[in-house]
Amino acid sequence: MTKPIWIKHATQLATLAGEGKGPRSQEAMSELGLIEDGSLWIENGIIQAVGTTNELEKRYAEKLHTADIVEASNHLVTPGLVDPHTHVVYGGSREREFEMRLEGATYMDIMNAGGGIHATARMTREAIEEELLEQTMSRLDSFLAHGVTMVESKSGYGMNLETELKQLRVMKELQQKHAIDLIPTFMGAHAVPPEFKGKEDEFVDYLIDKMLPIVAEENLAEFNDVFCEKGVFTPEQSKRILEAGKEYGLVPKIHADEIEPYGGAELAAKVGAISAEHLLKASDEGIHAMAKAGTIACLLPATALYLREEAAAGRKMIDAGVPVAISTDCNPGSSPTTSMPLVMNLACISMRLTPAEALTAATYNAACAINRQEKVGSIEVGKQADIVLWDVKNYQELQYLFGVNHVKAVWKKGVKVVG
Ligand SMILES: N=CN[C@@H](CCC(=O)O)C(=O)O
Ligand SMILES: [Zn+2]
Repeated sequence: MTKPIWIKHATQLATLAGEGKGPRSQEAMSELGLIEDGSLWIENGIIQAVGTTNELEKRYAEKLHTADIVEASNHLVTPGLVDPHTHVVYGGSREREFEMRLEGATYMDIMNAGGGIHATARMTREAIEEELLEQTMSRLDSFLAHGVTMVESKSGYGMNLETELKQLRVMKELQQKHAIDLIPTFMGAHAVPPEFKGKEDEFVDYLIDKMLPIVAEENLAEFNDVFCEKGVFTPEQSKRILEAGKEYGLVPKIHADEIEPYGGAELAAKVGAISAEHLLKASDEGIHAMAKAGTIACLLPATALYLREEAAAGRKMIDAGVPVAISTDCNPGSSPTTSMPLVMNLACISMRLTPAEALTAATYNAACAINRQEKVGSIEVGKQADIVLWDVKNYQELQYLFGVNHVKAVWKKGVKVVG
């Protein structure tokens, strides 16, 4: 039996507690459930009580001496950050492409010449499971150090059965080996592999007939994602793949309208995707369709910055009623970062989210984008004790002092893993 943990005198405790079970939109994204001089009690990895220090002191008067006490004055306490969109399991590295883009090549130029996703696919096909495991472990350590306690993870650097399964099995193993919760997504439709060049529809058939059934049978993924983009998968092909995944219980997600407007946001609403990702070039019709369907916009401002593109219209989407989540998009090409705090800063600076909206987008709404809002994303009684102690006094300061890691300590399921 581990000792209870009592975090007390937090200058500000942002609980993110709120009404309802779905993602938050519009004004609800600004309601952080703030408690001044806040306090929480953790036992057996679960949050048992939340309130002011005074309230919890009285309530636990008889047990206070049994607890590990964390003095949080002059600090902010929040739920663990959730990253709902990553490609964190991969082999190799692509720093040369960074230089090529600075010299003028575009993301699609590089990919069409056999680099980009194809380059990582070659290196991931070659890597043995142990290498992938080890490299991903160190990325997950870095996520944890930045206050991230749950990470969605996509396959998609195999685009053949063997390597897709290898990536997904590595994710499964990491769930046992690393403190971070990893939520797996199948993304066999990340690009058309060279062996199917010119035979795109045959690749879609192969994915549907040969890959999906095994991924489902081995219970290796919860979501099914597609790169719906001009020159990659058309909306029609994407729809086929996502509808087929639904037959196996895989929830659709879509990389939509990243490089060009292509009807991806509209498709996300139509197929009942839980989220649409990127959306830099989403149309007004697409944004309204998403608002109507309740599709979460998972926005990736670090990717836009890294590709030197204008960020998605986050402000406009929130005003239109779309629930917004944010993510690092951690991948070796367009966003090699694990810093969700930086992504929150960028959400404010380049997408004009308010600091409160950015925090909601990185916690509660991010949890909704991977169906985990009943477990994490807010500090409420009965939820998993994934908690971050920040060396700032309030949530505004967290966004204001940008590009710096303010994490002082992190608890994962009630166990201190950082600090
Ligand atoms: N845009 C498509 N897929 C990834 C990038 C993958 C890569 O470049 O390796 C993304 O979400 O940014
Ligand atoms: Zn992605």
